[in-house]
Amino acid sequence: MNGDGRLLSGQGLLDALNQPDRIFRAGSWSSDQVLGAGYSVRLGGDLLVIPSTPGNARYTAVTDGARVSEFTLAPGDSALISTIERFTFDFDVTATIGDKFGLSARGLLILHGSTVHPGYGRQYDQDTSRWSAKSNERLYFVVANVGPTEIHLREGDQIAYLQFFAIEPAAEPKSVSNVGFDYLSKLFRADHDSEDGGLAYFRNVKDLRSETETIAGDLRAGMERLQREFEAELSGMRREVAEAQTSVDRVTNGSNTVVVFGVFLVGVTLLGFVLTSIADLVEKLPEHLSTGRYTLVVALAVAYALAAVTGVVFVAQAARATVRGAATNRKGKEPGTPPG
Ligand SMILES: O=c1ccn([C@H]2C[C@H](O)[C@@H](COP(=O)(O)OP(=O)(O)OP(=O)(O)O)O2)c(=O)[nH]1
Repeated sequence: MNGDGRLLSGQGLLDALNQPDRIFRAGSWSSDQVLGAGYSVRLGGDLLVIPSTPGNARYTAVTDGARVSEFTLAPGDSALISTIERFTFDFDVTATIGDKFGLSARGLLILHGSTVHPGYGRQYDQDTSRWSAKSNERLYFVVANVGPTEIHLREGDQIAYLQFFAIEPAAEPKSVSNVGFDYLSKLFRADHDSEDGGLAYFRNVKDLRSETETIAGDLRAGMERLQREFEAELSGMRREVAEAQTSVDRVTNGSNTVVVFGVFLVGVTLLGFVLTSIADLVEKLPEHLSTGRYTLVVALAVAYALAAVTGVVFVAQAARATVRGAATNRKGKEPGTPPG
């Protein structure tokens, strides 16, 4: 292979993959994962840090040798994942790392670096002064469910796409470190039994959302309670106003009746007094009073009596109308009675 920066593809890629410890440790890769000019690395069942239960911010580390064949990420959950493939890159090969859109389309955000460096998965032996393959060097990714629904991930799922390039090796090979599973386990706080693991931003957004929903629910319940109390208060006030109005009407009617009765009494008394006076006057009239004058006096008395009786009748009718009007008003003001 000449190191001209050529993208490995087709038979050249298969040949490179098939060379023992040139790219992957033997037995850790599958030719089924070769697609176009690249290779899809798969989700491993160990070296993971995943939520203890979906939606929970407690994280569990699945160490080398343990195995989890599938797990679920609730919206807002994150995880550290590793590949099934074990890496041991020769110094004349490198690879670029790309996302799998199928995962992105499910709402899975993959945080990854850009490159697998030449010599990744190789170690220098001081005693023999030779480079040898590490037994279990994986690629690690940080993933977060930023979608609206749960995402189920299974061992063997394709998680990233690598494209390999044949390159000129560096004059002096260097060992390539990885931040490592232990460091990332600490980052995810899998070593703490506390509910503050995972990627803080997504956890905070998730917590914020659930807090906001709780507060919004409390506010809604509070508003509904206030509205109910306000309506109860309002109808109580309406009832009290109606009762007060009824009392006022009753007092007004009572006083009206008393006034009308008083006027009636005064009228009747006056009428009696005037009639008695007229009768006395008639008795005292001289006998020789002319028939014409006598008739005039009687006519005046009769006219006065008629006018007085008519007045009393008018007053009585006015009193009746007042009492009826008050009763109608009272009915109209009772709560629940439609206006007009
Ligand atoms: O998403 C990635 C990207 C890279 N690697 C591996 C392969 C790579 O060769 C090595 C170092 O990658 P990178 O140089 O991107 O990481 P770094 O933390 O910047 O390394 P350093 O600080 O040693 O330069 O880690 C991963 O495991 N995951």
